[in-house]
Amino acid sequence: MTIESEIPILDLRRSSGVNLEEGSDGRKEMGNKVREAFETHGCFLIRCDEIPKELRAGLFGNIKSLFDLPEETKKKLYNPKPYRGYTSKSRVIPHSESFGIDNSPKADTTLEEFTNLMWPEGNPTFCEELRSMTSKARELSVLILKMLVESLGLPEQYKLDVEDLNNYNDTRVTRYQLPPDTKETEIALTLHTDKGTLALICENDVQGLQVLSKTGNYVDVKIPYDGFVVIVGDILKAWSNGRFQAAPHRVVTKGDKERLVFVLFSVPKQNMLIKGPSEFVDDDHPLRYRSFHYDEFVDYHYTTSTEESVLEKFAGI
Ligand SMILES: O=C(O)CCC(=O)C(=O)O
Ligand SMILES: [Fe+2]
Repeated sequence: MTIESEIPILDLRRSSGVNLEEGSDGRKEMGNKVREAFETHGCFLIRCDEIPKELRAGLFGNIKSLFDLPEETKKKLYNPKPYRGYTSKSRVIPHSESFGIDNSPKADTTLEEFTNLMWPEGNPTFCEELRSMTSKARELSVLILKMLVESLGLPEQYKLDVEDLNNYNDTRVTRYQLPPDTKETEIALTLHTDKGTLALICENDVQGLQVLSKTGNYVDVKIPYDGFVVIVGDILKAWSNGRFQAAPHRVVTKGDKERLVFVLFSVPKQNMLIKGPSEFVDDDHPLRYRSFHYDEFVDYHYTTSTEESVLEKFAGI
């Protein structure tokens, strides 16, 4: 096991004097760090001002209450789309249960519909916590992608492109089972890459995420209490013609405290053709992927249930 400090920590806190205003030196410097981390590791950790302690404590307390609801209630969140809705002990995640809640940046009504479905009398506090966390994570993912475009020196028009790459959000909350008495550890989520553009993950105080480094070592990820881990998904890898790494990761549980996570996946706009800037392609970097649509890619992944090099198999040239 290598040391976790291999994964860079980027401090975005205004309270530590960081200025991320457009055009500022601070923003340029941060953009370069984001780019380097995506090129080298496919992920990084951030610390930010956006998650007050109370929000985090309240959110994870309510996520626990959510998973403690009766199974029949939880099953009410049904969604025919792959990996959405309520899933429990499925083929992909045998040792966890999870809610995939679709919500678009324009309207957060789905979060209210969700909490009303789980608690017919309503749960406005939890709804507000989910909404707040989702919108903070969304703003951060847009900022990260914009800083990336600036750091790459790409024309301004690509800022619209990254907005489309980050058009739709899937909020996911997951509870992992504890390892059985007979075992000390359990692989609760098998090694995979995320299929969307970016994932921002925050955890309760129970660790378990591991990223597979380029050198083939599993690196424990300790997500800062006031931040997220940001992971590049296959869509951003394809858009960058393979310049950014989609970090393979898994979850291993141990000990006697349950791991809970909140994840925000950013997903491309429906019908957006994933076709990266021509600036990424030259004689030394020939085009690696054909253009494609996100939904087709997710369907391919779901129906083939393949996890290894899925982007290469689906769209590789
Ligand atoms: O629990 C975690 O930290 C990782 C979750 C994850 O990788 C996923 O939901 O795709
Ligand atoms: Fe993941």
